[in-house]
Amino acid sequence: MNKKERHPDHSEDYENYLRTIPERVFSDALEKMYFGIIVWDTDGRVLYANPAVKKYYEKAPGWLSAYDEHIEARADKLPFPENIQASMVIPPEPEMNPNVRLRIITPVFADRERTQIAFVIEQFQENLPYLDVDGSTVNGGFDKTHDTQSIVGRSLAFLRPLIELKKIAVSNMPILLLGESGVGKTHIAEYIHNCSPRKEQSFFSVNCGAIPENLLEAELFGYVSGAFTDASKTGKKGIFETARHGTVFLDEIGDMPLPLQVKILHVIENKSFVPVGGREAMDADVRIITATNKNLKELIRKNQFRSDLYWRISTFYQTIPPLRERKEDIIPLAHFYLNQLNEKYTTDKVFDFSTLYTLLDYHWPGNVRELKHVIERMYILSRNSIISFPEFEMSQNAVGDDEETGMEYDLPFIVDSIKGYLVKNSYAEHKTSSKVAKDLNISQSKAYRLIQRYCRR
Ligand SMILES: Nc1ncnc2c1ncn2[C@@H]1O[C@H](COP(=O)(O)OP(=O)(O)OP(=O)(O)O)[C@@H](O)[C@H]1O
Repeated sequence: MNKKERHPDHSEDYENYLRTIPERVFSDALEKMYFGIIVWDTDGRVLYANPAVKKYYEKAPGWLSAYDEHIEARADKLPFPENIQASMVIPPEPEMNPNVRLRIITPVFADRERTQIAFVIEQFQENLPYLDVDGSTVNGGFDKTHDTQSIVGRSLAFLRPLIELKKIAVSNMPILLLGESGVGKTHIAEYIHNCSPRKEQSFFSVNCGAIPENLLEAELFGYVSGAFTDASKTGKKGIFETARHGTVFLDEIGDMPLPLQVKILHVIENKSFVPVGGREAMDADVRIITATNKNLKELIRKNQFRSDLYWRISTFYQTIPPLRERKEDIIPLAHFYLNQLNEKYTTDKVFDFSTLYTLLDYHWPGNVRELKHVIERMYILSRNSIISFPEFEMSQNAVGDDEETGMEYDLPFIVDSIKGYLVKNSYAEHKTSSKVAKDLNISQSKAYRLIQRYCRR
């Protein structure tokens, strides 16, 4: 923005605040924005169009030339400047991509009296595909609550598979979810269950890789009285029995031991199973959803996964893309988690701009799980209501190697990092242990110890 001019609608304070934001933030925000924006001058000429605009023009072979023609053809049709005094919503023109729902024209005035228009902004409102599926008009993204569950996403790369999954949710067909750890496979499996006719029944999630083989078998299929030493006298119901009419989600199916793979195949093919130590088959009226971050075809080649089971579970499969391939979801997810924390602790913390840029630039190897944990850590680490870049850096230090795996973070380590951060900052500012003690509201001896520990190593 121009640093000298004062916008007629802005207070001085707000103007000063805007000056603190680097100009690059504005231009990059427009350039990287998912939705298209065109800025016109008052003669109907284009001053600026962001790259997203190109997807709105159907006829565009090379979008710029088609776009130029388009502008020429309609420049005099636009009622600049007299008739635009307020924002106008107008329907898209026939040559536009059918995904365009509305065009919103907003004048920006050069004077307080609103007699002189400086320029006009045209925004495109898209018909996002999920709107077709839901028949509803959720504005700008997917944020649906199913009781306790919210699915947040805005990118087409995320919404497309979700829409397909929602369509298939009504059937009983097995579904295989593929994707890296932390992309949201379990979350989506629950979403499928919540969209299915089984939603009033239970949803069970089992991590096939985390439980030893014999325990997993008993957990899934149950056992009859006296099935093995230490078995309960009354036997035990397994998940396939308890989840009757519901959904069973088998996470990390690639880690399922081969003998159990046979039993799962039997459940899918015959809708029945035999508990451990039992003779009689029991009905298995469950919907099975599976997930893995492994390459199952590779496992088949290595004889670690049965191909007949693979074909059964993968009749319908969807890959959930990693977060780095759907950057449009990063900011909505970050705000979603920050809002949750603000509500929980009745605070109103916000991100500053540089933090949002850092979040967008980061490659998120641990995907949404990592993002969620980073936001939690940044929230804890921020000392005032603005969450800024140092908190991101610290949250990264606090997690260490876990970032690579997207594993849960280590709470004592984070507490220690927070202490270290506070002490280092305070000592850098105040230089003496007595002042640090006052600043952090601790005794001087404690301040001295902490300075020795965190600042002198
Ligand atoms: N679209 C989303 N909206 C809101 N929260 C999400 C979304 N996707 C994932 N999450 C959250 O991110 C975390 C990780 O997701 P989830 O456990 O479903 O990943 P996963 O792919 O099953 O991981 P793994 O392969 O390690 O089991 C969870 O806390 C989940 O609630």
